[in-house]
Amino acid sequence: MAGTDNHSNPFKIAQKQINDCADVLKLGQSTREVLLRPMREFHVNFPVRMDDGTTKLFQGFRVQYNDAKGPTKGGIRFHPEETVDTVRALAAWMTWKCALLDLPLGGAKGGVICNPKELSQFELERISRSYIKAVGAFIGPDKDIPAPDVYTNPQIMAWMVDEYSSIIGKNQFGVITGKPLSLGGSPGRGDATARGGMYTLREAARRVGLDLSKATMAIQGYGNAGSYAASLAQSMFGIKVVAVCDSKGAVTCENGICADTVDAHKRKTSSVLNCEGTRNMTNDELLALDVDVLVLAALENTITERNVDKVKAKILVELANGPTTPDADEVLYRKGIHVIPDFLCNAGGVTVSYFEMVQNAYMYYWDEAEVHEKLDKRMTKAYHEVVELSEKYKINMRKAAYAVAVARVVEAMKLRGWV
Ligand SMILES: NC(=O)C1=CN([C@@H]2O[C@H](COP(=O)(O)OP(=O)(O)OC[C@H]3O[C@@H](n4cnc5c(N)ncnc54)[C@H](OP(=O)(O)O)[C@@H]3O)[C@@H](O)[C@H]2O)C=CC1
Ligand SMILES: O=C(O)CCC(=O)C(=O)O
Repeated sequence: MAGTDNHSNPFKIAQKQINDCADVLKLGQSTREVLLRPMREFHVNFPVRMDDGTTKLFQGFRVQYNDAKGPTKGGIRFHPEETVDTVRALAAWMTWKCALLDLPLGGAKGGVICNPKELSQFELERISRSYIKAVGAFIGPDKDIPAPDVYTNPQIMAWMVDEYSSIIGKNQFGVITGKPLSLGGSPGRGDATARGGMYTLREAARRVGLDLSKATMAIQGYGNAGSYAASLAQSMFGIKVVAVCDSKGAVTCENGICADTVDAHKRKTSSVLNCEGTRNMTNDELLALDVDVLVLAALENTITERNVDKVKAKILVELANGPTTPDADEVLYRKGIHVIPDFLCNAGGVTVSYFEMVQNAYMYYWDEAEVHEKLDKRMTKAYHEVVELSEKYKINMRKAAYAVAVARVVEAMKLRGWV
């Protein structure tokens, strides 16, 4: 999560990445300044009645970073260590993500400082509804459209849609995506982040000449993104997943871990630790394993100067947002590790969210196969745009992704007369 120094503060990192990109694109000072700061942000404090009868004050944020290309879009995170700088960084990365995938959307992100693991379902529902009461005036299907992120899920999105609909006096399912299917959710949104990442992994493996059916994989983070990555890597490519971890620790088995067994174990015990047929290890040991593919699916600042030398994987799949610091990025590039950068790799989530918005607007729903096909097409195209620029100008994959995305945002800003 957010640190206070320039090396680990996610927003300082995001700003450094923007400045580096502005140098590559030779952008003028005024354009650079617009890109370096959020367009607007909301800080809200709201009281919530707890189950024991007391009232607790919670703090939340919604940052709308840049809407040059369309209404802003991005998830809501519930986390005890949430900070406004983390939310600002995530909102900036959403802006580049939507532009890279050519979605008619800008970027935003939200967060509430709370620990869902210590809350009852009723408390979680009241926090979700109160947050929407606090930011409701500033969101909307053609303004800013939230979605799930870390420690939020389709049930929380359903409460939020219901609250928003009460505020405006009519059903408005299109205000939020990542909803349950029966409330206007899209088929395929559940595993979209991981699936999109797997499409980019397939293309990357072809590029570097790695046979995925013989490859090994380790996965850091075992929530929505990480757990679907495990099952999809096995079902789509026959990859052997040899280690997985969550916030409590890691498990490994060199003969391969069955994703279904880990899923069942985690549902029962809330952790992957002590899963049958595996042995426990530390999360640091997992990151240093000699595997072909390392998937990062937890939080920011996982691969840093401190541990980058230990990474042995050939391909780094960044399903998390901001998992690699700029210093570590340079080392990975020099080591020849093929990084599929976060806002390319994890863009499957927002892409299917955009499909959900389209389906909500038309009140006509596609089947899952159609969603997969459309997602594959967009992810594959974006991957090739980035890798070709990276090879042509001999810059790392993240810098190439920035160049493609930021150029699109700047074009929109220019056409609108902002810069
Ligand atoms: N959901 C989505 O659609 C999208 C998510 N992302 C990004 O993917 C990442 C994961 O999100 P998502 O899967 O949705 O979140 P979830 O809340 O579903 O899962 C988060 C996972 O990360 C684990 N975790 C948390 N801290 C650590 C740690 N210090 N070390 C190891 N594991 C840890 C959690 O462990 P535990 O279970 O023990 O709490 C949990 O397994 C985030 O960066 C998110 O922003 C990006 C695009 C879209
Ligand atoms: O689905 C969405 O709108 C956003 C998902 C998200 O928060 C992300 O991509 O980081």
